[in-house]
Amino acid sequence: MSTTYAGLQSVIWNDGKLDLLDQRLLPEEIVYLPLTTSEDVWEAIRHLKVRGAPAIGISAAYGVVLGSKDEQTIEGWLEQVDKQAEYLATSRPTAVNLFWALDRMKAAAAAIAGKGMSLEDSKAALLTEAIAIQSEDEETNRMIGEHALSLFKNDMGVLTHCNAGGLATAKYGTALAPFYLALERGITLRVYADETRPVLQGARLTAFELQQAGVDVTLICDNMAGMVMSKGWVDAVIVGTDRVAANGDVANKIGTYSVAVLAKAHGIPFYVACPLSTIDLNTPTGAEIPIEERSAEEVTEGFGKRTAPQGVKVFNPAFDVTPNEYVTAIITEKGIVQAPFEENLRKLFE
Ligand SMILES: CSC[C@@H](O)[C@@H](O)C(=O)COP(=O)(O)O
Repeated sequence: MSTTYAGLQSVIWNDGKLDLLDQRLLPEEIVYLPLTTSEDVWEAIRHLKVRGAPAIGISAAYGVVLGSKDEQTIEGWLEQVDKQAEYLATSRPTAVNLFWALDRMKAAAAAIAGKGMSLEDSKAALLTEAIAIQSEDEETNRMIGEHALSLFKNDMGVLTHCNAGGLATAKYGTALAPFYLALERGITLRVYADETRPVLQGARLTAFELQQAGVDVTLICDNMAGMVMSKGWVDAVIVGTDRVAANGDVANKIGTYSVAVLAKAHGIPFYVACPLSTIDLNTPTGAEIPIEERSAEEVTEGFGKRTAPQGVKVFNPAFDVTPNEYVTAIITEKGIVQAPFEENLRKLFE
């Protein structure tokens, strides 16, 4: 596909180090952090310097490369790859892409070690695997965008929550991919971006990357979504996800469930866009998806200004689960899946 997409790349492998766009500083500052250890990568994932399910997985894959690069024997290297993968898996719990990428790196290392290659060649082959995870994500997202765009028509209003854009992935994003393709094809879509409390991925990242690209985007506070829908301005909702359970329940950024309920109340389709690597057939329902809880400070003094009384009790889950009955369709690189989800999601992996 010829593409004019020119968004910032969030993860760049650069000659033995990982240059990571610090997403906490956006949109005001564009700073790439040079990461050289798996500890750096762990810390970057935990503290949201890199975030978004696919970008977390890609970064962790490079983290395994960094964490095992100094081993001096094949046996030691293989052991270290497993150790580093286990360690990086503790950085965040909800996005299954993290565990998917780490499992893929472990399997790749085991296969490489079985080939009897030199240590240096083995390390290079593992790096190639991490690079493949990143470049496949780019192609996957382009295909997700194509499928998603088939659901949209010129002049439609589409609401999104959090950031499932180029910044959250290798390129294009999942939920935002159709907006970039629409732009290239002269299709006008009006995007409403929820600001996404408490860390404002919608305001800081989605509004930023869509505006940079020239997409018609309007920023709204989360609590305005119902009003905007009631005015008839929203024809569809599209969001990304951190994990889809086998029954089609979907975990995504906190607030997604409320948007889904509002969409249903207004008769608006609610679409979820994700790669197959986000679908976790080993998790039967949304009730088994581990939901990360983050620090109270994100709510009480986000961005350095105290906005709540000292000592107040705070509940700060980073994600919620939208039950499958609210999901109109799940859009993947292999096509669009509708209910019955249990059966149809399985078919994607056949
Ligand atoms: C393509 S990204 C999909 C999801 O990871 C995204 O919607 C999301 O909820 C990100 O949460 P974050 O806490 O910013 O990592």
